[in-house]
Order: sequence, then structure tokens, then C-alpha cells
Amino acid sequence: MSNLLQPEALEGRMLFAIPKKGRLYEKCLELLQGADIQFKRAHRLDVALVQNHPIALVFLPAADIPRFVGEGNVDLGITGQDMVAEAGETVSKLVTEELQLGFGKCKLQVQVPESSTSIKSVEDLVGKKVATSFDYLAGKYFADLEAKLGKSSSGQSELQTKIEYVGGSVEAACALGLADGIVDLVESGETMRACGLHEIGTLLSSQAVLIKSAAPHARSNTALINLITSRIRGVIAASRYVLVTYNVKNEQLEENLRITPGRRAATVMPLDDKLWNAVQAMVLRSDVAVVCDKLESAGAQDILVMQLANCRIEGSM
Ligand SMILES: Nc1ncnc2c1ncn2[C@@H]1O[C@H](COP(=O)(O)OP(=O)(O)OP(=O)(O)O)[C@@H](O)[C@H]1O
Ligand SMILES: O=P(O)(O)OC[C@H]1O[C@H](OP(=O)(O)OP(=O)(O)O)[C@H](O)[C@@H]1O
Repeated sequence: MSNLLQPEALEGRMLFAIPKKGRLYEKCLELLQGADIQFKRAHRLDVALVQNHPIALVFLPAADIPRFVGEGNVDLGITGQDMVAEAGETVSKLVTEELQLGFGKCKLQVQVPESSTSIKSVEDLVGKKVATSFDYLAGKYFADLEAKLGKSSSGQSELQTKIEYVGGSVEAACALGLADGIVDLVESGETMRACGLHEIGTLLSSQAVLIKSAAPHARSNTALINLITSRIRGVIAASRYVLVTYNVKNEQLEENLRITPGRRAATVMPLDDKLWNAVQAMVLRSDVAVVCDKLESAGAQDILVMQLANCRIEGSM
């Protein structure tokens, strides 16, 4: 096999960065499969050539993807909004968020031991030690807080709050005596509660996003970037919506259409029996149970809910 890390192996290929492990990895693989991006990743190799498009997938740490995309080393990337923000303002400005992907949802929060009697709010943490893997965002957050509290005089760049960088297992920092509080990601809150911590402030909410360079590289294949973006948008839309169909009598049609207006408009087809119509409409998956309840109460019959394998829809999702 030729060495995929030689530049000539990648020549003419659009480069697409995918998190190499962690929380976003499996979801990204599902997304690539849904978009029919076919590849085989050789054991221990962080580059994979796509078989059915001139694309190479580059598996990188999620934290490095914003910089690689922003600086034009790769054309497209998937990472968390938190990672884009943590990469700093210079990098964030070089990156365009193309699509929110609806997975990897979490919040970056300030947490302290529940048992702490002296630290009940973020203000109480000012001047104390905070452990985090998000030292840029945490530093900015406490700098703003100190400024708001009038605790930092202008020109004084030294933070009173001490931000300690730790690479992982941040939630152990308080128990180990390394810090008085932490700034870390929370989704279900299970890790936080298991460690006897509770949240006292939120820095940001995050989800996985598809990003591209704000100023694409001269070699970038814009048509292919747009095609892949559009396919991924289709996969995401298909996971957000279901197709609901039902039969309804003429006199109850209007009321039922108000329940399922569809995205542009619902499709209404007359049945052979002139008293009845068949209706088809896209409905948000998260709303579908309530929508079916309402349809049934409004006289709709034969209600069917169908999964979408893929779709192409205009406008915001
Ligand atoms: N508990 C969570 N729930 C949802 N999304 C999360 C969660 N933790 C992290 N994420 C998202 O996934 C991204 C990658 O996080 P992850 O912890 O997998 O990082 P990693 O450093 O690549 O992996 P590892 O922690 O295994 O070293 C984060 O930047 C965030 O956007
Ligand atoms: O609120 P929860 O659902 O419990 O999720 C939060 C945990 O998820 C992330 O870590 P992850 O498990 O990805 O591993 P890490 O600690 O090695 O980064 C994060 O750093 C928390 O530890």
C-alpha cells in the first residue's frame, strides 16, 4: 500500500477532518455512512482515502480541527462548538459554521463540591483555583467576572483566579485538592453528581458542527465541498423529521392541516371516496407523539409515521 501520509497520495483530494476518537467519533461515522462516503480506515492510520469521491478523511483530535480548518490545511471538519470557541478568537474568525449536527450536545459549566460551605456562586470562586481543559475559555470567563466585580484594575493582566490546565479527568481535581472548582463539560450531569459536584455557572452550550474555512484555499474543490455539505444536511434533516400520513374527512381537513402544516405546505390528495382526503406532511420527530394525539382527537384516521432515510429540504431545519 502506498504511504497515505505522503502529500502526493492526497493530491487532488478534498480533505475532511473527523475527530479521531471520543464522544463525536461514532456519530461522525454514522453521518459519513448516511452521506454514502465510502472508505476503509487501516489499523492505526489517521488518513483514509474515500473510494467513491476524490476525498481523504483525516482523523484528528477534536481540539485541533478548528485550527486545521481555519488555516486551510483541511477543507471541511466536524468538531464541537466548544472546541471552536476554545481555539480562540483568531481561529474562530477563520472558521465558518456550515451546519449544526444535532449531536454532541453538552454545556461547559463551572462546578464546585456540593459540600463546600464557602463556595456557592461563581463570585465566590474569584481568587481561588479552577482546574479545566478549557483554559482559554475559563480564563476569559473569570477575567470578565473579575472586571465586572471591579477586582481587576485596567492594565492588570494577571488574573486573581488561578486557572490550572488539566488534560482529562477534570472532575477529580477538587477531591484531589488540586482546585476549589472546575470548568468542564456536562451532558446528563451523571459524572458531575457522581463526583459530588454541582454546577454554579454556564460558559456555553455546544453541539457538533460541520465547519469550513472562512477563506477557502486556492486548491479547494468548492463544488465537492458544497455537495458533501448538502448530503450531510440531508442526513441530519432526515434524522430530525418524520413523514406523517393520514386520512381525513372533508369537514375535518382544515383543522387537521393546522396541526400538520408541513414545511412548505402539506400534500392533500383526494381519495376515491369523495368524502375523504389523504394528507402527507413532514413533522419534527420530537413533536410527533403530540401531533398524532392531536390528529386523532381532530378526527384523522389511519395515521402512519414513516422514517426518512435521507432527504433534501430547503431553508433552516
Ligand atoms: N458528555 C458529553 N456529551 C456530549 N458531548 C460531549 C460530551 N463530552 C464531550 N462532548 C463533545 O465531544 C467533544 C469531544 O469530547 P471528548 O471528551 O470525546 O474529547 P476527546 O479529548 O477527543 O476524547 P477523550 O476524552 O476520550 O480524550 C467535546 O469537545 C464536546 O463537543
Ligand atoms: O454529564 P455527563 O453525561 O456525565 O458527561 C460529562 C462527561 O463527559 C465528558 O468526558 P468523557 O466521558 O468524554 O471523557 P473524558 O473525561 O476522558 O474527557 C466530560 O469531560 C465529562 O466528564
